[in-house]
Formats: sequence, C-alpha cells, structure tokens
Amino acid sequence: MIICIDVGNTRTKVAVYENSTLQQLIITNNEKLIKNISKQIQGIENCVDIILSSVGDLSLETIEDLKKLGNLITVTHETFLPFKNLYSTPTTLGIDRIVLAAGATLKYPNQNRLVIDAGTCITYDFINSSNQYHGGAISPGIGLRYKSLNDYTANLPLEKISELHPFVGNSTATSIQSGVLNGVIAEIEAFIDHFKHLDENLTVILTGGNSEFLVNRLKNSIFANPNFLLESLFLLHQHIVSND
Ligand SMILES: Nc1ncnc2c1ncn2[C@@H]1O[C@H](COP(=O)(O)OP(=O)(O)O)[C@@H](O)[C@H]1O
Ligand SMILES: CC(C)(COP(=O)(O)O)[C@@H](O)C(=O)NCCC(=O)O
Ligand SMILES: [K+]
Repeated sequence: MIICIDVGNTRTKVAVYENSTLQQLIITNNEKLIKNISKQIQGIENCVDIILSSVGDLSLETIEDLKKLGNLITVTHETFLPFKNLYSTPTTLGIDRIVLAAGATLKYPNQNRLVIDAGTCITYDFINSSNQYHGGAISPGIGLRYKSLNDYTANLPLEKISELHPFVGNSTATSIQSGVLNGVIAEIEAFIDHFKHLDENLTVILTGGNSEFLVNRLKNSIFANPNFLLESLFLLHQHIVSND
C-alpha cells in the first residue's frame, strides 16, 4: 500500500494506492490526518509506504506520527528527481511545484510540459523536453482574489465562485465576478499561449481545487486532472524506489 499525502495551503488531500491502483481519495485537514490514515491501514498486514508533499502548516508531531504508521518519504529539496532543477533559488521552490514537475516528467516523457495548479495560488511550471525545469509563475488563486478584494477594501463584499459573467459587469457583484473569473481565465490562456508559441505540441496539465471549474471554460486543449499532485507523488515514489 502506498499512501500519498498533499498538504496545501487550503486543503490536505490523501490518495491510497494498492497494487498501483488508486483505491481511495480523501480530503481532510492536518488535525484529522493521522486519524484518517490510521483508519485506512487498520488490519493491513503488508508494508505501508507513505510519501508526503507539504507546503502548508504540518506540525513536527504529525510528521513523527506518520513515521510510526509506515515507511515515510518526505519530499524535500534534496529528493532524487527525474528532472534537472535550474530554478535560481532551488531551496525556496515550493515542494508541491517540485512534485508536479516530477509527475509531468514521468507521465509525459520527451515533450514540453506546462503544469497549471489552480489552488490557493495558481502556479505555472514549465519542464522542457530535455527534462530541464527553469521555473514558471505564481499568482493569487480564485479564492484568494475574492478574499483580498473584500479584506483590503472598505466597500467590496466577499463574493464566491459562480457561473461565468459577461465582461461588462453591471453591478458590484457582477463586476467582481467579471474581474476575478474572466481575469483568471484570460491569465491562464495567456500563459498557455506564451508557451504554445515556443511549441505548438505543448502538453498542458491543469490541476488543483479549481481545475474542474476552469476546464470547460478554457479554449485550449488540456489534460485536466484535479488530483495530479497525488498521482505525481505516486509516480515519484516509484521513481525513487526503483532507483534506490
Ligand atoms: N470542498 C472544497 N473545500 C474547499 N475548497 C474547495 C473545495 N472544492 C473546491 N475548492 C476550491 O479549491 C481551492 C483549493 O484548492 P486546492 O488545490 O485544494 O488548494 P491547496 O492545494 O492550495 O490547498 C479553494 O480555493 C476553493 O476555491
Ligand atoms: C506558491 C505556493 C504558495 C503554492 O501553494 P498552494 O497554492 O499549492 O497551496 C507554494 O508552491 C510555495 O510555497 N512556493 C514557494 C515559492 C516558490 O515556489 O518559488
Ligand atoms: K497551487
């Protein structure tokens, strides 16, 4: 059994793989993580492997508890990777971005890939066909845009994701919806177009909590997989173990 754990800044996601097949997906939080995993491994006799990616607030105590539940691999900036990391500040690169780049490299070999993760933040990561990673971009996610408009102004209400609105918002609410949603879509299209100018056969992977909302609203063809980070953890685990 391999348990993949993705601790983001908003949610903690867990995938349980058995015989290379995804058995279960769990959305939880850091407080309930150990209890949830303990439930999964109850009665399991063969070995439990755990791989962890965290960019969120996971306590040292929880990490110690995970070590008691199975063989824990925590992805760090020293982890053995399938790509060359050319980020100019490699030790500050988000662990989630490292894992996504690894997953894209392993799942889509010999091609240029752009991974877009629409979660708390929207991250863009480009890995070229020679498996070199240079970087990408970070911008505020959809939830963060709504929240910051409300937090940093006196008069703007807190809106939440809804159906897409016309470019010309004719009220405060629809103006915010247009700015946030049309803005995010235009941004994502611009990033995809930028990399497609370099290679029209670019592989684009869209993931994260907002990927399902976005996928049908983008004009470019993309692979949408809301759980690509968890799948990437599974692929990275195989990569590490088979090269040990
Ligand atoms: N059930 C849900 N609970 C919370 N956020 C959700 C849910 N479903 C979709 N979302 C959206 O997903 C975003 C978080 O995405 P996620 O990829 O989990 O982020 P992170 O990896 O940064 O924690 C939230 O901003 C929200 O808009
Ligand atoms: C940009 C992020 C905050 C994204 O976090 P997420 O939206 O996945 O919760 C995370 O990848 C991070 O902390 N990055 C460190 C800075 C960098 O990647 O250069
Ligand atoms: K993200």
